[in-house]
Amino acid sequence: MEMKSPPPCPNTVTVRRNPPRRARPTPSTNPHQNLIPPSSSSKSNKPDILPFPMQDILSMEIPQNPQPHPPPSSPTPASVSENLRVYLRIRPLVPPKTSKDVVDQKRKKIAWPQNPVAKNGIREKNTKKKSCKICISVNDPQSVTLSPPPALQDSKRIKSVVYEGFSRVFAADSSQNEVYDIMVKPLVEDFLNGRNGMLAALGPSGSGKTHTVFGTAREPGMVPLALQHIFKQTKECGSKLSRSFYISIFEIYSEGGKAERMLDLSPGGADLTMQQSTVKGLQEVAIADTAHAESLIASAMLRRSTAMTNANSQSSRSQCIINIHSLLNKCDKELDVQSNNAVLTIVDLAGAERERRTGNQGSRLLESNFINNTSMVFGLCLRVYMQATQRDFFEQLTRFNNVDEQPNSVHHKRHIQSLYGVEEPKRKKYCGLDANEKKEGKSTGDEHLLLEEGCTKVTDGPRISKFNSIDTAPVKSDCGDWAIRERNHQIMQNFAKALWNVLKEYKEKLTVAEKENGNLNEKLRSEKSRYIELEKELEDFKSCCTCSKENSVEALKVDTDIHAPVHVEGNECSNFDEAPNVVESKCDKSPIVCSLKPGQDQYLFPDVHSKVEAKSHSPNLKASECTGTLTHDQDVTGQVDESVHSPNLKESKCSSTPTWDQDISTQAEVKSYSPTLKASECTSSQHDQDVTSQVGESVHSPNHKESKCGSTPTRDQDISTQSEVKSHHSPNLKAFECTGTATHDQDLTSQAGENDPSPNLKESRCSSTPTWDQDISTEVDMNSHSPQPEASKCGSTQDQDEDFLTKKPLHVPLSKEDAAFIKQCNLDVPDCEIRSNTSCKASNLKKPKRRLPPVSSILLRDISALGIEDEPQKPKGNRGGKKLSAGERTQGSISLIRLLQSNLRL
Ligand SMILES: Nc1ncnc2c1ncn2[C@@H]1O[C@H](COP(=O)(O)OP(=O)(O)OP(=O)(O)O)[C@@H](O)[C@H]1O
Repeated sequence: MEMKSPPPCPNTVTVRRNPPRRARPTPSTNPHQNLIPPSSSSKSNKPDILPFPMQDILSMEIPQNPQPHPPPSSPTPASVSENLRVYLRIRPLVPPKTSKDVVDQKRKKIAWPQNPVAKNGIREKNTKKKSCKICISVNDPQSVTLSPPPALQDSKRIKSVVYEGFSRVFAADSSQNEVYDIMVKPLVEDFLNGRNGMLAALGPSGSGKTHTVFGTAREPGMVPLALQHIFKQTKECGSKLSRSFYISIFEIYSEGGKAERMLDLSPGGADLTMQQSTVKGLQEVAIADTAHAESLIASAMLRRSTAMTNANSQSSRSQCIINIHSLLNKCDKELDVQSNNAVLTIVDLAGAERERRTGNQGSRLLESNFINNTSMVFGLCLRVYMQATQRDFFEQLTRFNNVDEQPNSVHHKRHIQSLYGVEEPKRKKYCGLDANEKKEGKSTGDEHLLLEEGCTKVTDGPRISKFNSIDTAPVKSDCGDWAIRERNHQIMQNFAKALWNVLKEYKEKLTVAEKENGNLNEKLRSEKSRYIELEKELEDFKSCCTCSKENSVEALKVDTDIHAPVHVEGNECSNFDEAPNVVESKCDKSPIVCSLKPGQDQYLFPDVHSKVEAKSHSPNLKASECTGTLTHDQDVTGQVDESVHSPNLKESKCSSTPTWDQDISTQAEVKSYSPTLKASECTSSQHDQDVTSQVGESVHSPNHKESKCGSTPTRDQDISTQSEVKSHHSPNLKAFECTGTATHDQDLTSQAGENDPSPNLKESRCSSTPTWDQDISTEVDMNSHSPQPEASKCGSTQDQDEDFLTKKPLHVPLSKEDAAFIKQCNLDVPDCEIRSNTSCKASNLKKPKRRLPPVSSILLRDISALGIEDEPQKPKGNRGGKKLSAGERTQGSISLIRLLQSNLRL
């Protein structure tokens, strides 16, 4: 079986719903080609995240006013459902004024109440009547064209509009019979066949509804004609009619704008009430013939509420409903039993009014509002009925098109929106009819608009709808499909608009977010740079703090050396095995000390000197221990530490006035240990032995020391210090003594022998060995080959009290610079020895330099300052005698001083 494609829908137009798209760029020029995720071959690469195609989406143009789908072909009268038909009758122009018109005009003037503004308006309009002309024209039996009045033709607000789709359009010159034959006669025939029907006249006030429905004596309206037709068609059944007819007439009105009421207009009728959908109390009057029916209707019209308005001298103020009930008599057996009962309803609605034209005020205005609301509700009821039964012929038949321009004027839109605002809630209950509803609404609205705004001379006839509630016919499928497509199209279009707006908003938000992100990144970079700077500053600050701590420690140590020397020195010495390395370790830890100002060094080096003094004050040290081994050096360290704790040291450092004897003895003890310390530094056993031997020898050759110490009996303190320093800084001298290679030493020995009576000096002789730190090792080694005495060397640095830093470090082996400096200081040190020492102390080269205080210079200065010439010559031979007082100098010390001065050429 061959399937045939369905025939195309007639008069359909393909509408491009998708917006125009841009031409796709070629792959070579496509800027987004790199955004394509990598293929499986490049899985190793991390796929890029595709950016949101914002630009592409925003570049799409959504038609804001898309061309609506053309409605299907206008249904022909044959295709229109028999249930509902819409007719349009154009009221003829008002004929020239006659005497009756004058009377009417006078009646209008006395009409009450009247709006003075409206009266002026009427007066003005009356003056313009002559210039008015018909603004509605019949295009064909189903369409008309509304044109704006000449005064408004230049305005763009109102354009000519075509209304089409009517079941029939009756021109102004159409007669009552013509209207009846086309519009009502089919309805009456259906009624006579047992089908219910309704004829309703709608339209603005004064448009001729009442005239069409009831007519006049000369021009009977639809009701009389229908009655005539009914009784004419009714067969006689014997003496009686085959049917019985009953008529009921009532009105719905609102007295004074108050609550609506229903009044039975039949003779003897009363107010009616509504019980659900049934009007209770409505009487039906049996009518036997047409005359009887007409008399009843005439009497009812007399009772009907009418009033004079500026729009109509006899304006209907109520909705008048006439029901003609047909009842089949049993005598007529040919008729179907089911068609016994039928009702034909004819409704003359009150015309919609505009306050501006009617000039109603007060209660009349309220009544007008009621009428308008009733008309609107009636229209809604019809619409609901149509939608419920899916019979939208009323909509389908009422179509419009714009002749000159699309009816997209502001006024038109406003009117449509007002209609939709009322009907929207109910409209949502039904689908597929929106487009048609729009058209219907526009049609009705525009029709009203034009008729009310400038077409007062246009005689429009009432639209008469024939409504048959019995017969139902299926809706044509093409109309339903079209409505569904139209609705879907509208939905998609609205969705696209909403999506477009959302994307636009997101784009704006994204732009703002990107800006914020950029700002935050900038801040982050600045914070990072600042953090780096702060970190650098912190490191610098830490280093400064360390230095300052060192300095403060040193300063504190100097300032509070008496009270708390132990902690500082103990802590610093903890990393070292040897006490003499204390000063060295301090240099290691605080290389910045080397760069301190002389003023600071003056604080530092005295402290060092004090420490050394403290070591020398250790009472545990014995001269015999000078021959100790390396292990003994460790003990020395501990002893030195202990000596640091010795309160005697504090006293000696603080007061600097220890008894001469004590100083001498302690110095001698410490000095005896110094070689051992030096040996430990050198880490050379052979060297240590040599040194030890030298020390041992020095222990047994105290003459030199003895003579030196004995030469300063008058200034114990100075002597003790100077002797220490001398011994510290002139190890070559001691070494010279040990080796006995200098004649000058022999002199010293002899001089020292003269000082033998002094026991203290004997002890001090034992201290002829180097007592000072690493410097001793260096200087001893260096000066062991030097024939020059230490005093001569230091004599050149007598006045260099502030050149502490320029002096060679205590423990660091001589470098080239040091050697050069020593040479400058008239130190005749062989280069080879310097090299050997350098190699011996190679491991210490990296250590920062720490220089000794120019004790020698101090010593030399003090020695030079000694006024031994003024000292009286004390008699000899008091060795075993009484002790010298602190301020006295022994003859030996004076001799020693003189000897030193002579040797040092002071
Ligand atoms: N087709 C017509 N031919 C001649 N005169 C007409 C025609 N239609 C209406 N008229 C006249 O127009 C005037 C107003 O008509 P009518 O009272 O029927 O209007 P209406 O629509 O009923 O007004 P309302 O709603 O206020 O009752 C009447 O004087 C009537 O005679």
